[in-house]
Amino acid sequence: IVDGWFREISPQWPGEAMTLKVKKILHHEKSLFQDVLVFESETYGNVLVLDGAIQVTERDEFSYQEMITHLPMCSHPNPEHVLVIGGGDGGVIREALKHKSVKKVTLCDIDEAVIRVSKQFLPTLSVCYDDPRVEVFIGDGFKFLPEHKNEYDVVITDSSDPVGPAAALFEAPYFSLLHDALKEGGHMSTQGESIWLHLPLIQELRETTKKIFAVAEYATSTIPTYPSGSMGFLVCSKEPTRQMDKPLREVPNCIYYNSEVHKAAFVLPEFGRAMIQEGKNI
Ligand SMILES: NCCCCCc1nc2ccccc2[nH]1
Repeated sequence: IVDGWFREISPQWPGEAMTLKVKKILHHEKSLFQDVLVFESETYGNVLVLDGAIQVTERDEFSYQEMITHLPMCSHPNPEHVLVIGGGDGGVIREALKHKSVKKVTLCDIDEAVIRVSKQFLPTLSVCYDDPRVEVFIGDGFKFLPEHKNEYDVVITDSSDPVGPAAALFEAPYFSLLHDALKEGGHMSTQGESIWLHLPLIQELRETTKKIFAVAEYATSTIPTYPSGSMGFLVCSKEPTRQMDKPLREVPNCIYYNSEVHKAAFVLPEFGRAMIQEGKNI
């Protein structure tokens, strides 16, 4: 933090950096896995930063949490058991519980510090941890998944970036484990980075997931405080007839997501479509 501004400088997005004006540093620690920083910003509420990368801000988190959750959930006819890998802030849990069919949400995050800090400084995200339908495991999704085969209707991988603790969550072995943890007709979504910054990675992710799932599509959303202002998601299904851009129902009490936004999210600008949907190298 320099002269009162936090700058999100990273080799993942060279030559550019989101900056947020800092009102007050609320917490800073080194957990077992990463550097954990929370600060109160002037205009985006409280901000959670892991290893120098912005993970959530109170002002715009709803965009990301609603899209990563409702894109797979609204593609599934009757999601009852939901698994969240990562997402220790709790935002995905809050969104998943908006679906009346949900009986149980399990969260598995490797770092207890993220959950602890979110409960303390991000009350609007961690609001549902006390819900009786929610259970929490602290541990590596890689170990958790093989012990829970054929258990979930929806799995949401709310990971940080593919450097550090979350790197393995962007590779083929993980997606195979995830596939086997899903019940028949299961759906999943992942934090899929931005077409402005990670297009080769996204093309590879889609190639990989297309080999493992019957349907694998990439969708986008806008979110001011993530690099490039956009964030994408791989949304996959075991159901071969599923048209991912045809939501099966509405979700009440959303601020970003609705059925039209759901359909539009899968429409990509030409440079993204050509590379991701046709595998072209443009
Ligand atoms: N550079 C984009 C980062 C996207 C991060 C998404 C995200 N936000 C999170 C909050 C807590 C735990 C895991 C998380 N994953």
